[in-house]
Amino acid sequence: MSNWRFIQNDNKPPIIWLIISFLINIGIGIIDFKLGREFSFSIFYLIPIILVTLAFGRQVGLVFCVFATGTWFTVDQLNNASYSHPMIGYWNAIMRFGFFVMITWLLPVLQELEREKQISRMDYLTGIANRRYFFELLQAELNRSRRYKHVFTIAYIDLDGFKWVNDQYGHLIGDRLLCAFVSRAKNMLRNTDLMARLGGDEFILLLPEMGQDAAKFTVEKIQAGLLNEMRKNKWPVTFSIGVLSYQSGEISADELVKRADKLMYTVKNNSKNAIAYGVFDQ
Ligand SMILES: Nc1nc2c(ncn2[C@@H]2O[C@H](COP(=O)(O)OP(=O)(O)OP(=O)(O)O)[C@@H](O)[C@H]2O)c(=O)[nH]1
Repeated sequence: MSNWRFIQNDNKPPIIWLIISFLINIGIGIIDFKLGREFSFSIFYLIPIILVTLAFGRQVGLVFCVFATGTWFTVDQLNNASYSHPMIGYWNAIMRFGFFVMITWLLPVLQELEREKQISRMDYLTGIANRRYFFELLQAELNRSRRYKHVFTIAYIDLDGFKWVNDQYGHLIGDRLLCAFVSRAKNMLRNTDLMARLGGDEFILLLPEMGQDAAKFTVEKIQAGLLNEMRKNKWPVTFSIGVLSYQSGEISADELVKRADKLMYTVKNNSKNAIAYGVFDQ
């Protein structure tokens, strides 16, 4: 599930990165000096600047802009730069500094945009895909399956008795239950499967390349694992599951999910804690 897993890494990068980046800057300066004046090499000074900006942020990036410009200017002078006007060397250094600063300024903006994009696709509590992102991915899977005549399965899972846990033990325990549920389910899925939260205590699995027979085996295994997780924590929660396998034909992602939801409700309205299966094949 690597492409759908949202990783938030709050670890501070080790200080050794600063030293390495500084040494890279010096190394680039030495190569630049050896190559002489005729080879333009200044773009490579961006390497340590980008590294430290991504790792430590804009302020450290700006310090490295000064290092890089200073190194470039020194190399330029050591290479006996002779310009038609003595100020041209300084002007070139200022231009390079401006270019480095622009990159240092832009990188965190791009990082922030990427982070916001990830957040808009993820469920705040469990970290898995949210409803909106799930529908995007399901539509893509549907297009792919129609085009290449592949099968896939979706499993709509609704928790039974979740409200009781909330009422009895409080929302914090309810949240913990939801996280334990997601973590256990994810451990039983393949890398290529997707798990998403549709809202509240409703979740959905997308199992690509899985027809009805294989889905039966897999979903039963997942259900058993999840029930085991609930028992282990003494939470009286079970699962009503609607499993719909797509074989072929025209249908929208929305309609597919509606049908899986309907299957789930046939279970909910009867015994609960069971699985209902269906196939879409036209
Ligand atoms: N702790 C917690 N509770 C939530 C969250 N989102 C929704 N809920 C609660 O989940 C419960 C869902 O209600 P129901 O589906 O009726 O509860 P249920 O007991 O599972 O009902 P059945 O599906 O009929 O068995 C409600 O009490 C919501 O307040 C959340 O993020 N955290």
